[in-house]
Amino acid sequence: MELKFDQIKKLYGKQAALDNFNATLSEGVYGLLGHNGAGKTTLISILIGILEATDGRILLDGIDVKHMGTRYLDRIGYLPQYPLFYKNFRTDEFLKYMCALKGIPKRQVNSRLEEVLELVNLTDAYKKKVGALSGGMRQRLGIAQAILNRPDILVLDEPTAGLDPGERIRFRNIISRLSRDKLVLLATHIVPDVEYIAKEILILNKGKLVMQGSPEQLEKSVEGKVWDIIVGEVEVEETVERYQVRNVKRLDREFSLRIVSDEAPPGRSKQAQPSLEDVFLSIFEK
Ligand SMILES: Nc1ncnc2c1ncn2[C@@H]1O[C@H](COP(=O)(O)OP(=O)(O)OP(=O)(O)O)[C@@H](O)[C@H]1O
Repeated sequence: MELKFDQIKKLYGKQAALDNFNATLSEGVYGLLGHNGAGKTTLISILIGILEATDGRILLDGIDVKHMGTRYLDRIGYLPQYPLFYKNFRTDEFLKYMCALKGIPKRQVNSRLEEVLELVNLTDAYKKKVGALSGGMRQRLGIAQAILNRPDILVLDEPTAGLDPGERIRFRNIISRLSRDKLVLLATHIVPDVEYIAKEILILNKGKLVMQGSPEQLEKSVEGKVWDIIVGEVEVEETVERYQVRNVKRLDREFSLRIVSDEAPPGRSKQAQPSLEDVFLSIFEK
């Protein structure tokens, strides 16, 4: 499978929310990283067909998706940024309702429910009211409805917002498992959400794709520029003003700061192993 964004542009009035976005994706997890307002939801809305691009095309295996109609939509699963659930529905009722909306034949409904609930570890919540599910369980139910139609493109918009660390890890594992035979596009501004599971990361800034590559390739871009330095209390503020500081940790009497800088900062500094957070910082704090 090949999904190609070809010169996608979206204007809201005169403001470009997306500016000539080009990318070619296939199976696996893609992390779409960017701060609030970077253009992630706009891109996703165009991808799933609820918003029209001002210019450009999306091609699936070489065919403009505009000409594919429901044949294209049938291949997509989508979890919105703020999913709204009918809290009085039971889990099974909600999923049956979603099956009806997606046009899944009645005779397949029960087996599909079983299949998706197992994939998201919610089999035990089959008869629970949606309103009684925890935040994490509800997000997993969101994934379950998105994969009912067995999509080969799964689109998730900020799926881990509000989840506790345990649920975040569980969520990541589910996504990783699902991506074996699917393209998963996961939009987020939280780096660890995609750091360990994404095959590739696409970094969006002000509507522009500023970087694309595997986490390792991206980390290479800041190799030799990441430093750990130790400073005294009086120097902390000055260092924060002067450098891109990612982290400040209090030691006994001093402070350890993580810095991204082309040159070695003065004082007691040593080079550190770059991470994706450092890449993110180097792009956005310029
Ligand atoms: N309907 C709209 N009308 C005008 N401007 C809009 C509209 N929707 C989005 N924008 C603007 O387009 C830009 C991109 O917004 P978008 O929601 O795509 O970003 P995002 O990366 O998804 O951010 P967030 O995580 O906050 O949703 C922002 O500057 C936003 O203010």
